[in-house]
Amino acid sequence: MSSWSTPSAPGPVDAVVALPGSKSITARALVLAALSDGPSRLVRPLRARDTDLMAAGLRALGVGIEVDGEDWLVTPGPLRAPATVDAGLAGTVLRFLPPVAALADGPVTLDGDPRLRERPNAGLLEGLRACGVQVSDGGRGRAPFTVHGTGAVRGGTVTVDASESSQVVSGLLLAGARFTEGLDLRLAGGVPSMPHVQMTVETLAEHGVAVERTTDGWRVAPGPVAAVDRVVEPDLSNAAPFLAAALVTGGRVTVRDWPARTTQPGAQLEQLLPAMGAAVERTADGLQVTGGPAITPLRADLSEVGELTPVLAALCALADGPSRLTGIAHLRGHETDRLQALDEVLGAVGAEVTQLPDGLEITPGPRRSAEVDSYADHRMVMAAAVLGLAVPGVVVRDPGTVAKTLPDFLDRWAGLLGEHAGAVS
Ligand SMILES: O=C(O)C1=C[C@@H](OP(=O)(O)O)[C@@H](O)[C@H](O)C1
Ligand SMILES: C=C(OP(=O)(O)O)C(=O)O
Repeated sequence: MSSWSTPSAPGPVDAVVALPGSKSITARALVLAALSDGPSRLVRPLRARDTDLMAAGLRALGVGIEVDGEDWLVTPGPLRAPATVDAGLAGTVLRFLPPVAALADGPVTLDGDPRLRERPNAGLLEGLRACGVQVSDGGRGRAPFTVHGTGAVRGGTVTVDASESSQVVSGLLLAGARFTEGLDLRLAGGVPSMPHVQMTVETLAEHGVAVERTTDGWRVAPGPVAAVDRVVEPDLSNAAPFLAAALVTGGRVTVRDWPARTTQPGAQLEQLLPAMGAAVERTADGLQVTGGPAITPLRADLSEVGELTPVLAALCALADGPSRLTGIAHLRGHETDRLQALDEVLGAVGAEVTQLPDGLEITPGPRRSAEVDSYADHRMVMAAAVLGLAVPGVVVRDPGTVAKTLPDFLDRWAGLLGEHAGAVS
């Protein structure tokens, strides 16, 4: 296992960065292309561990996915079983593929990394059962489990618990049009990450699926899914560490091709970073963020944008006062228990951290160098990189874990800082 000595900032950064495609859009585009009524092209999808696993899982189910330069050509076909799917540590694969597998004509077993087996999935598996699908999970509500496809799924009215992950809703809605009775999904409680559900709903509509909001959920009419060629937007959650560098160094960073309108939760950086003292402007190049003389502490409910928490929490540890981040209890079921991991990492570099039932209080303290784990979590590597800009001597163990969504993050980070790249040993 290697370690990465994260680079300190040589001075204010001044950079324009172009980022690869959105993980979440790529995942939805792949699933809907696989379920659609003809071949389609995905232009510049994200190529990273999570999306490559999604493509491999769909291929295992009989979908044709060919690489054509930077694009993917997707050719749907009859969904085949028996099959096994490796979900790695990808929540999107864990929650989006079982409803697709249920449409196949035999058993499909899904498993993944050790930590995947701890990620909550009872809401999805119960939802599938309520749709008439037989699932064997040994009563665990987690991977590994087998979905026993029969070639058709009844669907209809189902009530699901999506309080631990919005992906439960997205997974069922994505396949819902292919269920015999469609899907009338009702929520048993709250749901985090609502922009991601909205992303699912809008993507379905773009594929010609009739989907509507109901009083307590969403209804998807049964019917065909139209094939759509799609250009994938840049990943705005992966923009977070780069834009954060502008705040930490008092510099300026522009992320190219920032979409004019998007359902990506990363869009909320345009409001969150100004709340932390940055100036934000849309220029001809993209979104430009300029850091101020200090980082303003943040008090925010991050339930809609949980993905942004690690990088925002790193900024909070470098701010000029205490911050309070709430609405993020579900982060305990992410790649790692992110509230615990952030407590450990921010604490290691000198901040005082208190875990709340649904969040974190972060009070910056005297900074000190530290060697920290990556917790198999790409966003913890990015958070440590942000800390390392201001705290000399931050070393991250197993930085390769960042390949989950941004395999060349270390090179890109070096590019942001010019020649002052960190060393991997
Ligand atoms: O649907 C999606 O693409 C995602 C939804 C969110 O999941 P949770 O609702 O489980 O947080 C988010 O954190 C994840 O990174 C991607
Ligand atoms: C929570 C995340 O991923 P996943 O899709 O595996 O849930 C994330 O990328 O921050």
